[in-house]
Amino acid sequence: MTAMFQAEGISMKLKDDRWLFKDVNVALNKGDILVLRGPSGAGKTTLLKCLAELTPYTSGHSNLHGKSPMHLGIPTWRSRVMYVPQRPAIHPGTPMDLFNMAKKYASQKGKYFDDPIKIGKDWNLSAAHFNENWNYLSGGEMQRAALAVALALNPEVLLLDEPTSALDPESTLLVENTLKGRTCIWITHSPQQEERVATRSLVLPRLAFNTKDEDELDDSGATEISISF
Ligand SMILES: Nc1ncnc2c1ncn2[C@@H]1O[C@H](COP(=O)(O)OP(=O)(O)OP(=O)(O)O)[C@@H](O)[C@H]1O
Repeated sequence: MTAMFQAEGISMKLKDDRWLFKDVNVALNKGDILVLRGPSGAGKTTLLKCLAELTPYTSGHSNLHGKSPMHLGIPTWRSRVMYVPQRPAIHPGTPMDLFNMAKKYASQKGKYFDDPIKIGKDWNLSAAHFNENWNYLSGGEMQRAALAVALALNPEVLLLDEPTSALDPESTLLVENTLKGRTCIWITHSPQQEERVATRSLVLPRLAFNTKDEDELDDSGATEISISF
């Protein structure tokens, strides 16, 4: 069976010629949650940005349902394979303004959108939070509101950068429950979270700071671990 989302040989060389990561392969079927972990500075955030076509990379290619980013067009690719940052960028206005603007610019005609307020209700957020200016929200409220906006835009693949890092344990479990069943690559530093949500795991080693000659490193770069339930 062909995977819904595939990335092969994704590699990023830094300006000083060291590899940040090399030959990363990812394949996701619908409903897969691939947990991405690895030491700080290994390039996890950068890898997600490469997969979303937000950052240029040195080599490799990816496809969604067999179609490349070039074929779909970069704006469409980014709305279908969506990167969700750990902290929302400083947006003007409210979370609903962001949602309405993203909806307006969505390049796919006839796309179905969910209601971010409905998603937020499951996470102890009220409609008022979505109509409040971003800078009046707490870190945890901001993180949940931004994630609810992303989910409501219905991307096929979510690239989640530590999506619960600002949340208390109760909110973390609520968010995890909503995300189960979505197709995601999910960065976390928490082994407990990985155990709760991962259908698969990928470890990104820290190549760029390795003192060994790069040829001595395991050629496969990242290591995939399969977890069966
Ligand atoms: N285009 C680039 N040019 C030079 N350096 C870069 C580039 N992109 C990323 N880096 C560097 O690569 C390193 C990896 O950063 P990244 O944020 O991806 O790591 P991470 O694994 O997500 O770390 P953390 O777990 O701390 O969030 C950083 O030192 C960053 O500055």
